[in-house]
Amino acid sequence: MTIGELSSFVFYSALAAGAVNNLSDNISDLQRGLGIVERLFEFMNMKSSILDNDNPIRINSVQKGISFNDVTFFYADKPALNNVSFSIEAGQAVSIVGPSGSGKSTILKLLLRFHDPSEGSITIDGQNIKTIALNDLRSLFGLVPQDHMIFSCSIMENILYGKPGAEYEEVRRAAISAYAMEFIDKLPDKFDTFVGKRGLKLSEGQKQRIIIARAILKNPQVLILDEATSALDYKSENLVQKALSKLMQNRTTIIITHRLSTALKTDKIIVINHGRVEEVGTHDSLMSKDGLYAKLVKI
Ligand SMILES: Nc1ncnc2c1ncn2[C@@H]1O[C@H](COP(=O)(O)OP(=O)(O)OP(=O)(O)O)[C@@H](O)[C@H]1O
Repeated sequence: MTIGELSSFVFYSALAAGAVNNLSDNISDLQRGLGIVERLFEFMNMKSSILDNDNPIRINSVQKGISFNDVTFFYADKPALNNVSFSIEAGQAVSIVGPSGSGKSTILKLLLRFHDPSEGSITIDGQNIKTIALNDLRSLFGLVPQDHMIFSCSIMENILYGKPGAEYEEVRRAAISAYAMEFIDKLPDKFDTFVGKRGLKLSEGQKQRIIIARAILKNPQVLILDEATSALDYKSENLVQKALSKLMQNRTTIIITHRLSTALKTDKIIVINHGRVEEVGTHDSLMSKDGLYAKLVKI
């Protein structure tokens, strides 16, 4: 072998070794990718047990109200709600209060048809929600959840999630109503500021106001608030409360709350305990009854 042949051999064998090495890396990436795709397809092919009837009723508003009629519900075989009955008139604000694990979130899950009652029925304007088109039913509600759903994207996209395709001016008005514009205006990229996991860290109060702006943009028939227990500083709390009051105006509202100040402002308080409706009334009537609500208030 000449020196020239030897050096070409060494050079090409190094290239070949590198390529083979890359190939094995790529094959293992490919295998991992295929595994993930398989899981994605499995997920996409899952059938929900909650489906539309053959001829579902179409609705786009709540005219009279919502009623739970003797609703009983089991998770697997664990009872969560037992003969729950109450009604909410259109336009009313209602608080649901009760100890942890009493069944408050389950009530909301049944109302949004994430599960169907094991017994009894839930009606909107007298129609069993099982007969209403699922999309129409869920479109009636705007949810302000306890765990702030802020996505890893811009503030604009986070608010637009409430009404995809809304005009810039509409989004700006929603942000103003939610008292969010004052901090958005101070950011270098304003609405285009990237937030979430790898973006700007927002304070709890700021996140809440973005979520309220999202709900204002959606302008839902029924607002569902799952109030967070975490304490905000006085200024943020004040702004969040003001934004929420605006959102609740003239709107059917259901609030899961732990705050007396919120319950006080609502037309009706439903007290849930061990999956049953223990008391229903206004703050004053429940205080004079001196039952569970009065006890929770004292605590
Ligand atoms: N997915 C589930 N599977 C099984 N049991 C559940 C499930 N979700 C809730 N539960 C149980 O159902 C009961 C009612 O729970 P729910 O979440 O409705 O209570 P809650 O009043 O909203 O509580 P909290 O105030 O702590 O949020 C509890 O005993 C809970 O452990």
